[in-house]
Formats: sequence, structure tokens, C-alpha cells
Amino acid sequence: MKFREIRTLLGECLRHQPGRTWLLLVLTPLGAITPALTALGLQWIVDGVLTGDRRQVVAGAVCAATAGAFVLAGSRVVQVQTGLVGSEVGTVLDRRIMRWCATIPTTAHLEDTESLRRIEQIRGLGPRTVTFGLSGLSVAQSGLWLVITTVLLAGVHPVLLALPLFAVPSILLTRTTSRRTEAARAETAERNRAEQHLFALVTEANSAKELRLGASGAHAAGLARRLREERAAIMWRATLAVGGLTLAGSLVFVAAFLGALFLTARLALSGTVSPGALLLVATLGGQIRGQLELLTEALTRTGRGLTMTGHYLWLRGLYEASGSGVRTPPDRLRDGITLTGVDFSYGGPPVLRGIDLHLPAGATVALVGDHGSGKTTLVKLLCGFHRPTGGTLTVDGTPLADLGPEAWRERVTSAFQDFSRFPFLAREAVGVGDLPRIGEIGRAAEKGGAAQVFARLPEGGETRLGKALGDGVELSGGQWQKIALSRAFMRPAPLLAVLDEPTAALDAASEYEVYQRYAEAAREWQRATGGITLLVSHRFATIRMADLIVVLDGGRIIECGTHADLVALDGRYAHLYDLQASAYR
Ligand SMILES: Nc1ncnc2c1ncn2[C@@H]1O[C@H](COP(=O)(O)OP(=O)(O)OP(=O)(O)O)[C@@H](O)[C@H]1O
Repeated sequence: MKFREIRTLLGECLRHQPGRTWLLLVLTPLGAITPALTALGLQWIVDGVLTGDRRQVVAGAVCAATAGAFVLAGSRVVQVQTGLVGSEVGTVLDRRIMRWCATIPTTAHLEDTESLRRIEQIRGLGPRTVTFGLSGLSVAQSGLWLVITTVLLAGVHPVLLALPLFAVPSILLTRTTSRRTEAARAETAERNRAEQHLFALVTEANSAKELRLGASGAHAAGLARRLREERAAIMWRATLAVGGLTLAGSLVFVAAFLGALFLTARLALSGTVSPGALLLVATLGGQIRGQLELLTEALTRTGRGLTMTGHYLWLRGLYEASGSGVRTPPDRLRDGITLTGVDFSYGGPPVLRGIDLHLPAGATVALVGDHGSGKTTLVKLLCGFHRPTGGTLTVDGTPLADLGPEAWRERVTSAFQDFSRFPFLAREAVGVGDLPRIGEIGRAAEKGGAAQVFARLPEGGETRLGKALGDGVELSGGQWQKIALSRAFMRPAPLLAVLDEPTAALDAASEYEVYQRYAEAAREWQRATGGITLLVSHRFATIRMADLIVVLDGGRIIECGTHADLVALDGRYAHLYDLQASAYR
């Protein structure tokens, strides 16, 4: 039983929609009593007519009419109120899900398939989570109704006590079918996400260009079709299995119901029970079937709602666990950043192994290595996007995990090779590098080159960029990169500045200019805060200027020193440097 999920959902409903939730809680037991009262009223009417008892007829009519009216109106009220509670409380959940996804300081949950599957199942589905969860009230209502009905049937003949028992196989099968449907949904979620991704790939101008050049558009469409077919096949198999099981459960009950009617008819003929009892059994028996269908549906929906609530709680747990550090980073780095025996894995084999490295305060450090050697992963650990799976990472002696993630992020600036193309106004696309200072983008725009981009835009910094949020101006790759670089200049006093291949899309002149500005900024940061500049690059003309060069291979550090040290060592670095230098000779 998912008590934690039930407590959470009910707690949120009572907190945000107390009136409506209490109304639903009161209507639940009433909804269980009234159908039985309707059946009893009908029995009284028949018996009253047959015995000529007018008062019994009137009492039966009042009882049946009142209860019947409540059954009709009550179910409508419950339906509307459940929808309203779902929409209001669901919106609150959606806002939180969005905030947690966007602000969990580490990004591991966005790079792991299982986590993405869970997020996929609740993203934007807050109202559905709540309304499905509230179906639990229908389960309780049907359960209570079943108890009342059993007591009334036992009053006709004790054997009829067994009638609801024939519903048990159906209920047990419902749990199986609910799990089966859930499993099919989980199995298709990943394919669904992949299909959406493929759709985005073929419809986004950038990727569409490469797909066309590589003549692989049809391949992508074929892949999407295969995923859709696989998804449909999984759901079809699940629907068949669920349908078969549901039918088998229903047949068992229908046979028992016919037996009950036969028995009551014989009892009425022999005068053991009143003729009205036959109507009572027929009415309640008929309702058992309908109620069972409701119960089946409600159980499935509740199961789904509680599973979704489980994912919601998992995300909340992730969020709460992630913000454990509360200490503030130093104003100025004195010693630097130290990694001791750091290991890291994305869940599979280790990607970083036994990294021992000291990044001295004020230094410019270059990371060099083949593709896939672990450079970007090391950068992600330093930025706090991931936590090491082994070893320690300290900033002036304080473990990075003990620093408040937001506080650390405020002292880190970065420019990545896979930078984002924010579809905002041009000045905003730069300003989001440090939101509180969005009004002061001038210096950053100059240093990163965005000022040159603004000068060519029809409305300067007020021009909307890209097509995602309206009809904005599309920029070239290099222009987007200048915007991204300027963002990195927004933070005035970083302790760590990361440049992960930030100039890949720039021409040689722009690249030279950007690095000159970075070198100048690095000197400023060094003087002001002892800030470290970490450079990931494949271009040795840039790398050789660094104070410390770290060579990675297969997730390990194989060489470390200045350019002169490493050339003298005549190892991997010297070899790579020679290769690139000879290409220009
Ligand atoms: N999100 C992820 N999930 C699983 N494995 C990953 C993920 N990101 C990277 N890897 C793996 O980790 C290893 C190191 O990748 P990383 O991106 O750190 O290399 P890199 O040295 O920066 O490469 P490049 O020079 O191509 O940018 C690679 O084997 C890669 O496949």
C-alpha cells in the first residue's frame, strides 16, 4: 500500500483546496449509502403494493426518489469538484516539478535514462496525477458500498453473502491488469521520448541541414516509424492481455449473479421472502456489476495516480538531497581547487579514475586529451553539475559538496562548445549569464563580441533571436557563439571560469581576439579573486600559454606540467603538439 503517496496527495489537496476536498470526503460515504437506499425503497414499494400498505409505498417512494436524486446529482458534483481540485492542486505540483527540474544543482537526473523516464511520466501532468489519485475516494466508496450491499443480501438469504466474493477474482485481476498497463506505459515511455527527439531533429533547421546533407532524413523518419510501431505493438499486446483478464473476471461474477436471482425467485415462490426481495437482489446485483466496473477503473486510475505521485516524491527527494551544502565560497581563492582520488561514472564503467590534481589559485589550466578522454566530465564535476562517485573535491580546503550549490554557481562562469541558443531578446540572451546584473551587459557584450552582433541587428540588443518564441532573427553559428561567450563575461568576479572549446564556431581572427580578451579577463580575475581559468581545447597555440597543462587519457591523468615541462618529457603532449605544429609548417 502506498501510504506515503496517499498522505502526500491528500495533504496537498487539503492544503490548497480545503473546502472542495472536505466536500469530496463527505460525499464519499454518502455515495456508498444512497444506491442501497434506492434498492431498499424499491423493495418497500413492491411489498407495499402487494400487501396494500399505502404508508410503506409512500415511504419507499420517498426513500427511492431522494436517494436516486442524490445518486444522480452527487456523482455529478463529485466529478466537477474532482476536476477543479485536480486542476488547482495539479498546477501547484506542475510548478514545483518544473522548478525542481530546473534548479536541482546537479544535472545527473537529466542525463540518466531511468530518471528521464520518471520525469517524462509526470512532466506537465500535475492535474492528471491529482485526479487519478483522487480516484482512491471512488475505491473507498465502492468498497463501503460492497459492505452495505453484502449485509442487505445476507438479510434475504445467508448464501447470498457469498455473492460479492465472486467479485474477488475480478478485483485481483484488476491489480494484475493495472500493473500490466503500467509496465507497458513504462516500456513505451523511452521510445516515445526518442520519437519526440527524432521529430525535433527533423524539424529543427540546424539538424535538418545535416540530415539533408547526409541524406539521412529518410533514415531518421524510418527510425521514428519503427519506434512508433514498436510502441503500438507493446500497447496492443497489453490491451489484449488486459481485455482477456477483465472478461474472465466478469464472467465468473455474472454466473454467480444469475444463481443468486434463481435462488431468490425460488424463495419468493415458496413465501420465505417477500416478492420485493427479488427486486432488491436484482437491483443490488445489477449495481454490483456496475460498481465493480467503477472499482476496476478507479483502482487502475488510482494505481497510476499513486505511481505518478511516487515519481513526484522521488523528484522532491532528489531536490531536497541535492541542496545539502550551505557554506558560502570564499571571497577570494587562496590555495585553489584540489581533487584527491576522484572517480566518476555515469552509471556504467568509470569515466574518470583516481584523479589527483591541484588547480592553483590564479592559474590558467588547460585540459588536453582525445575525444572521450573525460575533459568535459571533469569540468562538470568542477561546476558541481555532478558529484564524484569517489574521492574528494575541495575549494580552498572546503569540500565542494559543503558549499551551497547556488552560491558556488554564482562564482563560476562558463562557455561551452554545446552552448544554448536562447530565443530571447539579444540583450537578454547575454544578460541571463548573470540575471541580477541583466541591466549591465555593456562590458560583457564588448568583451565577448556580442556588441558586434548587436550592431548588425535591426533593433540592436532589443531584437528577438531565433524562431522558437516568435519571428526572431536567426544568427550564424559564430554570432550565436559570440552571444554565448558574452554571457560568460557577465559574472564580474568568478572563482572559476570554464572555457570548454568555446570558440569552435569562430573564424581565426575572432578566435584570436576572444582569447586575448579572455587572457585579459583571466588576469583581472586573478588579481581580484585568485580566480582559476580552466581551458578545454584541442588548439595547441592556445593551450601552450596555460600555466598548467593536464593531459587526460581514458579518464586518467597521464601528464601534467607547463608547456616546457611536457615538451621536455617528450610524451603524449609533445607528440600531439608536434603533429599540430607540423600541419602549419
Ligand atoms: N551523459 C552521459 N552519460 C553516459 N556517458 C557519458 C555521458 N557524457 C559523456 N559520457 C561518456 O564519458 C566519456 C567522457 O566523455 P567527455 O564528454 O567527458 O569527453 P571529452 O574528453 O570532453 O570529449 P570531447 O573532446 O569529445 O568533448 C565518454 O566515453 C562518453 O561516452
